[in-house]
Amino acid sequence: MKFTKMQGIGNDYVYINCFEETVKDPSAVARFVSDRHFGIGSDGLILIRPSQVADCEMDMYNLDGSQGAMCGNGIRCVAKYVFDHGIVNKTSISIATKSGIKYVDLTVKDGKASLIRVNMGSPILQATQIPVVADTEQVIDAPIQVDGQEYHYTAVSMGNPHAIVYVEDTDSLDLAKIGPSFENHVNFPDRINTEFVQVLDKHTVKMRVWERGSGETLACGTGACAVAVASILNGHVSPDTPVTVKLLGGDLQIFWNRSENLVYMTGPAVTVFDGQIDLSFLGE
Ligand SMILES: N[C@@H](CCC[C@H](N)C(=O)O)C(=O)O
Repeated sequence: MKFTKMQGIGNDYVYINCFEETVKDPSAVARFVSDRHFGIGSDGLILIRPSQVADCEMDMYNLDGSQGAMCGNGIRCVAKYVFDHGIVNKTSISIATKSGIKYVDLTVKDGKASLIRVNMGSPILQATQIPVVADTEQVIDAPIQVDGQEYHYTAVSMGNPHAIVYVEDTDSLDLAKIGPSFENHVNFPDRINTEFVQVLDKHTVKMRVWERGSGETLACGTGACAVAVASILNGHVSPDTPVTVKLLGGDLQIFWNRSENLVYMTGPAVTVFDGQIDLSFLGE
């Protein structure tokens, strides 16, 4: 099976062009290819499929084989893939996802897509829709007990669920310990992605993420959008200008247009290498 490894600020996935290839069991393929020792090495698997309703479809799977409804870093790479491979010959592209159709604009350099802006849609703040268990309609700066310690979190869905926790210093966190405790907390019936955020100034925040189904990754695009929304709701950053979100793998620019109630994410997408792998032992 042919594949392409791509990354968006270090959040790396194995991409399979399902205009040409067929994947029978994406969860099993995701678990195998993601393994950094026995597989290709990635945070998960993304299938690029034909779509009846958009220019193409993104179907994403985490490292543990679970399906994600949206992937911010992944969707920039999907847009780059379909443009660079001549599958879609325009710089404004629509991509169907499990959380609806997203619209993407590309900047082209030397014939290849480079900087990519995605209309990520409207943030979801209703606790029942995220979903989080809460006795209020929205969860903004609410207390939560995790591993016997009290934290405060804000809950936002960008098509997938995020808990945003503000901390003094992201560098000193033991994410491998607290990440799984947030992910599997009883308040989060579908598990959750958790962003730990340090506010740097009125326009800039720094974050580390523990992703549902993949563990700590170098970046999360939907997470960065959720962090920008939460940071505005909590009064940490200016609501009128884009927020620079600094992640371990690089920066994303996020703008929540409050009059449209739409979140825009701008960042790069990079092809790492193409390859071919024998997955016949998985029945593929
Ligand atoms: N890394 C992604 C999000 C991937 C899905 C997430 N782990 C989930 O299960 O919701 C991004 O860039 O948004």
